[in-house]
Amino acid sequence: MLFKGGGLPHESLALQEKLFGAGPDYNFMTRIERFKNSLVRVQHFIRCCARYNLHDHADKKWFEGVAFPNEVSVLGPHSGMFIPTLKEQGSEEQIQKWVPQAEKHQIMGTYIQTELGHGTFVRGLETTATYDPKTEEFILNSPTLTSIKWWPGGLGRTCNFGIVMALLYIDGKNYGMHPFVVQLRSLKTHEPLPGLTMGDIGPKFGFDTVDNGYLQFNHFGIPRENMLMKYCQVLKNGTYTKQTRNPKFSYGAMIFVRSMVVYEVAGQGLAKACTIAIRYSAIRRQSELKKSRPEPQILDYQTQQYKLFPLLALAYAVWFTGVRMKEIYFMVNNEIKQGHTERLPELHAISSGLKAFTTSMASWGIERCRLACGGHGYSAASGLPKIYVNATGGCTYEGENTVMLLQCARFLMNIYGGVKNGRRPSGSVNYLGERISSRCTLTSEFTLKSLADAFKHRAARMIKEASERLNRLQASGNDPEDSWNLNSVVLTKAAEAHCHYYMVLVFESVVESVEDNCVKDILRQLCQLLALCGIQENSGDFIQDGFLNNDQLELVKQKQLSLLSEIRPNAVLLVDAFEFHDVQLGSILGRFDGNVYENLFKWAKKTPLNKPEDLIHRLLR
Ligand SMILES: CC/C=C\C/C=C\C/C=C\C/C=C\C/C=C\C/C=C\CCCCC(=O)SCCNC(=O)CCNC(=O)[C@H](O)C(C)(C)COP(=O)(O)OP(=O)(O)OC[C@H]1O[C@@H](n2cnc3c(N)ncnc32)[C@H](O)[C@@H]1OP(=O)(O)O
Ligand SMILES: Cc1cc2nc3c(=O)[nH]c(=O)nc-3n(C[C@H](O)[C@H](O)[C@H](O)COP(=O)(O)OP(=O)(O)OC[C@H]3O[C@@H](n4cnc5c(N)ncnc54)[C@H](O)[C@@H]3O)c2cc1C
Repeated sequence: MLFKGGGLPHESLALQEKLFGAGPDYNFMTRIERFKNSLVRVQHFIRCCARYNLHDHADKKWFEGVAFPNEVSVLGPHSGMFIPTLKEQGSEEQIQKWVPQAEKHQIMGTYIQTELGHGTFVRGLETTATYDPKTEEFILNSPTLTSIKWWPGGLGRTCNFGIVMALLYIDGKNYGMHPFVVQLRSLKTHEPLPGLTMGDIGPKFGFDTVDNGYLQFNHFGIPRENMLMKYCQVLKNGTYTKQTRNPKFSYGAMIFVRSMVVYEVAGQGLAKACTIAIRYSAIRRQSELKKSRPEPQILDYQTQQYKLFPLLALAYAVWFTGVRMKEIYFMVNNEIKQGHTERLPELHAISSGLKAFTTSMASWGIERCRLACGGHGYSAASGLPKIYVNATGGCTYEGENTVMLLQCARFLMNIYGGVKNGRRPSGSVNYLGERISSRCTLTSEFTLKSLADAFKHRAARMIKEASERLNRLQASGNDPEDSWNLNSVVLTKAAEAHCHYYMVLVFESVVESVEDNCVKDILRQLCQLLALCGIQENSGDFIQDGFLNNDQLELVKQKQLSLLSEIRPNAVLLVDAFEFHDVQLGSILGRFDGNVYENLFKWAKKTPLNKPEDLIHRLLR
C-alpha cells in the first residue's frame, strides 16, 4: 500500500454515514447554505468522533476527508491551530484546563493573529495586552483601525474561544508578541462578550464553509492565567520571566500548519485534480486521429499527455514530499521538546520553502487540469473550481508564498555564508558543503541519480550566485536591507531551486525504497518525467553556466516525449492508486464508473435556475 497507511477503515466508516455521502449538492447552495450545511456536518462529525472513539489526529483526518471534501470546516483552525498551540505553548496546568474541553469540542477555538493592517509583518501587529497588577488581568485593546483582527477562520460566528497574538506591555515596556487564551462568546447564549466587536468579513474567493472573521477589543480584561506560559511567565506582581528560549517558539503554530499544508493541501489538491482530468480524458472522445476510424480518447493525443502526465508526476512528487515534511516536523519538534533547538532554523526554512513551492505548483497544476478538460472543465460539475479555490488559499494563508520563499532564502544565505567561513552544513542543506561537479553526467539513460545531481548543481549555483550578488550590492554602497530587496527576485529563485532539488531527491529516495520491480519501474518513469520537465521548463538555469549543452537538452526533450507513450497505458491506474472515493472528488467528470454524460445531464436538470417557480421565469414570461 503505497499511499494510505492505516486510513481506509476510517474512510469506510465515514462513507457509511448518510449525512456525509449524500445530501444537497454544494454547487447549488448559496454561501449561507454552504456554511450552515458545513456546520451540520461538523456537529455530525463530532458525534461520530464520540461514537467511533476517534481521538487520534490522523484517524480524524481520514474521517474529515470524507465529511468535508475539498473544503475547510471550522474544525480546521480548531484542531489544526487552536489545540496544537495550547499544547505547544501552554504550561501543564493550562493544558489540563483547556485541552480536554477543546478535544471534546466543549469549547471551539481559532488562531487570531492577522490584523486589518498587517498579516505578513508579525512584528508590526498592534493589538496590545497590558498587564494590570491591581486586578491581575491583561487588558486587550485594539488601539487603531488597522489593529482590528481580520481573517481568523471560525471567528465570525462559530468560535467561543481563541488564541490571540498580542504585544505584551508591562509597566509601559513592550515585551513583544505573546499568545493569550481569550473567551470570545458566552457559553450559554453564544453572544459576543461585552468589550468585543466581532463578525464575519464577508464573501471570499473560496472558503465559503468557514466564517473568517474580525474582532475589535475595547479594553477587554482577561485573567493573568490566560497568557500561555510554557516559555514565559508574568507573575502576579508583574515580574516577567522567561526560560532560555528562542523567541521564535511563539511562531510554532505557523511552522506546524506550513508543514502539514504540503501534503494536506498541495498534495491532496493536485492529486484529486489529476484524477479528475486523467479519468475524464480516458472517457472523452474527440476529433480524428486517423480518417474513418473511431474518435480517439483525448488521452491518446500527445499534447494532452504533455499537459497531464507531468502534472501526474508532480502530484506524486508533492505527495511524497508532503509525507516527508510531516515526518521531519514531528522529528524536529520532538528534539525541540527535549531542549535541542539546533534544527529549528532548518525546519522553519524547509517548511516555509516547501509550503510556498508546492502550493504554487499545485495551484498552477489544478488550473492546467481544468483547462485540459475543455468546456466541461469550466462547469462546477467538474469539481475543479472547488478544489482550486481551496488549494490556492494555501498560497496566501500561513505566510504569503513570496515572503515564505524569502525566509527560506535567508536561511540558505546564512548557511552559505557559514560554509565560506569553514562551517559544515547538514540535513537538507548538506550539499552546500560538497564540491559540486561542473560537468553534467546526464546521458540518454537518465538515471535518477544523474537527474537529482543536475538539480543539485542548479540549486548550489543559484544559491552561490545569490549570495555573491548580495555581497556585491553591499560592496557597491547599498545598505544590507536595500541590498536584500534589490536581490530579492534572485533570492526567491534560489529558494525555489533548493525546494525543487529537495522534491526530486525525495521522489528518487521513494523509488529506490520500493521493492516491487514493476511498481518501481513505473514510479521511475514518473520521477524521470518530473525531473526532465523541470529541466526543460527551467532550461536557462541549467545552460547558463554551461552545465548542460544543446545536445543534452535535445536528449531531454526526446526522452520526455518517449516517456509520455510509456506512461500512457498506466495513467488511469496511477490516478486510481490515489484511491479517492467519488465523495472526496466531488466531480462528475472524475467519476470512478466513468458514467459522465448521463450524470452531467441529470445534474444540469437539478440546477436551481431550472425551477419553474423561479422569479426569472416570471420576469421572462
Ligand atoms: C499525521 C497528521 C497529524 C496531524 C494533522 C492534524 C491537523 C492538521 C491540521 C491543519 C493543518 C493542515 C492543513 C491546513 C488546512 C487548512 C488550513 C485551514 C485554515 C487556514 C489557516 C490559516 C491560518 C493563518 O494564516 S494564521 C496567520 C499566519 N501568518 C503568517 O504566517 C505570517 C507570516 N509572517 C511570518 O511568519 C513572520 O513574521 C516573518 C517570518 C515574515 C517575519 O519576518 P522577519 O524577518 O520580520 O522575522 P523576525 O520576526 O524578525 O525573525 C528574525 C529571525 O527569526 C527567523 N524566523 C522567522 N519566523 C520563524 C519561525 N516561525 N520559526 C523559527 N525562526 C523564524 C527568521 O528567519 C530570522 O532568522 P535569522 O536567523 O535572523 O535569519
Ligand atoms: C483563506 C485564508 C484564511 C486565513 N486564516 C487565518 C487565520 O485563521 N488566522 C489568522 O491570523 N490569519 C489568517 N489568514 C491571514 C493570512 O495569514 C495572511 O493573509 C497572510 O499571512 C498574508 O499576509 P497579508 O494578507 O498581510 O499579505 P501582504 O503581506 O499584504 O501581501 C501582499 C503582497 O505584498 C508582498 N510582501 C509583503 N511583505 C513582503 C516582504 N517582506 N518582501 C516581499 N514582498 C512582500 C507579498 O509577497 C504580496 O505579494 C487567512 C488568510 C486567508 C486568505
